[in-house]
Amino acid sequence: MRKNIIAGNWKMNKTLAEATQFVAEVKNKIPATDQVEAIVCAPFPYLASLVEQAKGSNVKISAQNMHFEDNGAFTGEVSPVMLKDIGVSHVVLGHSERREYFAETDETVNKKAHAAFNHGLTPIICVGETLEQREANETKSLVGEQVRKALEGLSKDQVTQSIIAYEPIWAIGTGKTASSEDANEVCAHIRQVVKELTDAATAEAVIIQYGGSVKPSNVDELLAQSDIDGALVGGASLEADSFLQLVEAGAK
Ligand SMILES: O=C(CO)COP(=O)(O)O
Repeated sequence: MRKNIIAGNWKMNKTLAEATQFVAEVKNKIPATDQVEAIVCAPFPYLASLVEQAKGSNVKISAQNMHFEDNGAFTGEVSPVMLKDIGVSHVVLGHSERREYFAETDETVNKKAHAAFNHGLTPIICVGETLEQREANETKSLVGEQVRKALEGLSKDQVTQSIIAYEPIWAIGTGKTASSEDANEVCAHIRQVVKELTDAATAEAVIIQYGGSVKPSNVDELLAQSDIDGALVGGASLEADSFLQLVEAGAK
């Protein structure tokens, strides 16, 4: 049985004091079971100190983005080498907000996925459709294409280790969740695409999260679905209590 991975994506929120307080509150309360993994995706300036703070606990620390190059003249960017150097384990790639506001494309997501593996970071690769695309019945073809492009050229081993997050854009921060059946249908389609790209064992192993207005009141139903293996959570991951409830749901 696949485990659940609950990742809290704080986006551009919290002061250092608030970030530190959060990790202090949650780090000894993560259920000690292999069934669940807890990840905090924090803003760049806090990563190094949160990694130190989380040492010896079951909380992993992730970045929310990175550049694909190791170093160079890319003012304002952060490289995979830097993230690895400070002990970050995961990196969110291709979040819809990066795609919409910062010109992220399937091609750069793919370059970043390769760069992540080249430096021992685990990518959390985000895909998802807009409301217009859903209404035009394009969800599966669009999401399938995003997955194909993001994973292009990765080995089966690397695909197995990747985390894919299905986040319908219309459900992000809107309070609208995809019904658990609809979310599961798209996650199952993603698994099918992974199978076509690799093989049945890889598709069976890959972790596929759902994201979009996940909260303690709807997480159980989502995680009960056959192809949903955790959640990428924005708003409801900002409070320690609520994050812990989500992680506990993942441990069931
Ligand atoms: O974008 C998201 C996580 O990456 C989802 O955000 P919300 O949980 O706030 O809808």
